[in-house]
Amino acid sequence: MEVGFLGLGIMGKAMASRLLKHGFRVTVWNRTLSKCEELVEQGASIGETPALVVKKCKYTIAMLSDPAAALSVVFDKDGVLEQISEGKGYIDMSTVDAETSSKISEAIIRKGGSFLEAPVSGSKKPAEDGQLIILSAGDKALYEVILPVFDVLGKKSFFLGEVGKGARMKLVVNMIMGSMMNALSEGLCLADKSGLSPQTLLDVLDLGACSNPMFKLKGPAMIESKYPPAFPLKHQQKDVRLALCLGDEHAVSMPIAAASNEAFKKARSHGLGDLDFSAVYEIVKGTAPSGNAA
Ligand SMILES: NC(=O)C1=CN([C@@H]2O[C@H](COP(=O)(O)OP(=O)(O)OC[C@H]3O[C@@H](n4cnc5c(N)ncnc54)[C@H](OP(=O)(O)O)[C@@H]3O)[C@@H](O)[C@H]2O)C=CC1
Ligand SMILES: O=CC(=O)O
Repeated sequence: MEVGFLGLGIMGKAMASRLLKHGFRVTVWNRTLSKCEELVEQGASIGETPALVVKKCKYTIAMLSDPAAALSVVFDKDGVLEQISEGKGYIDMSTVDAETSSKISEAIIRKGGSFLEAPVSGSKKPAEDGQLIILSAGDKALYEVILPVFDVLGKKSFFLGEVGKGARMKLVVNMIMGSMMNALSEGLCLADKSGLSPQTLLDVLDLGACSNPMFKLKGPAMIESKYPPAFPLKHQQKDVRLALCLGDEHAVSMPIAAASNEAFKKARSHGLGDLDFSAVYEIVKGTAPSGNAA
């Protein structure tokens, strides 16, 4: 199967690379075209624009930073919409809100194409290892056709129904994740300030009901103030912000998520947006350097 891939950031690069390793023919595009080179070395072809990728491939996947990027790649000049047509499928795996996803879906369908939203849970390492959790919704027939691709990228694929349900599920999950990261940061800080070992706290947490892979993976690096970006903080803040908008729409009060959003926003204002989202710990500790927003 020939697949197009738009967006070679942390996630897109790992996912496109995995498809190549598993025998798919992949045509890639990235806004910063030089980032395609590494994939070309692995056997990918380059499409000069999103439109040219869609022209060449029956199925095109996108993995872009946010709603603005997802819309731009579809609607702008040389975008997906210029070449999408009957028989072609577009699968957007970016984390966006349901409204963005619906706009894209409606435009693709108007041109005769089919659309699936398929945001993922899981980060850089799960993307490299094909262990993502895929939260798809939209065209069921396209879901069934693209399953061999999802089987290479993920450990489990869900089909959740009409467009918007995948986007909303992803935002709810990431809202919870953001609150958990803030809770861990406060716990590590409180342990330290009150004369306890943060590492012993991690050991205790890992043995009890709060044990989870995120604390286990991120905790030790946080203690060392190391935040190599797997999930950039600016994207985590975008997700909490979009989840809070969803809460507004449905009149769901979410004071914990709102507080976590404030901490992530503050981290961005200190220039920590491109670090891993665990860098919010620097804000909780009060040790963040001053910097420019990312
Ligand atoms: N990293 C993670 O752990 C996870 C991320 N996600 C979600 O996946 C998506 C991608 O994340 P990730 O790979 O980490 O992000 P990165 O920031 O590493 O990559 C973002 C990608 O979007 C592109 N992009 C940004 N703005 C535009 C634009 N206006 N037009 C065209 N392309 C644009 C970038 O291009 P360029 O290279 O030119 O900047 C790059 O290819 C996000 O929605 C994120 O929330 C989901 C699960 C896990
Ligand atoms: O969206 C981020 C993730 O880890 O999932």
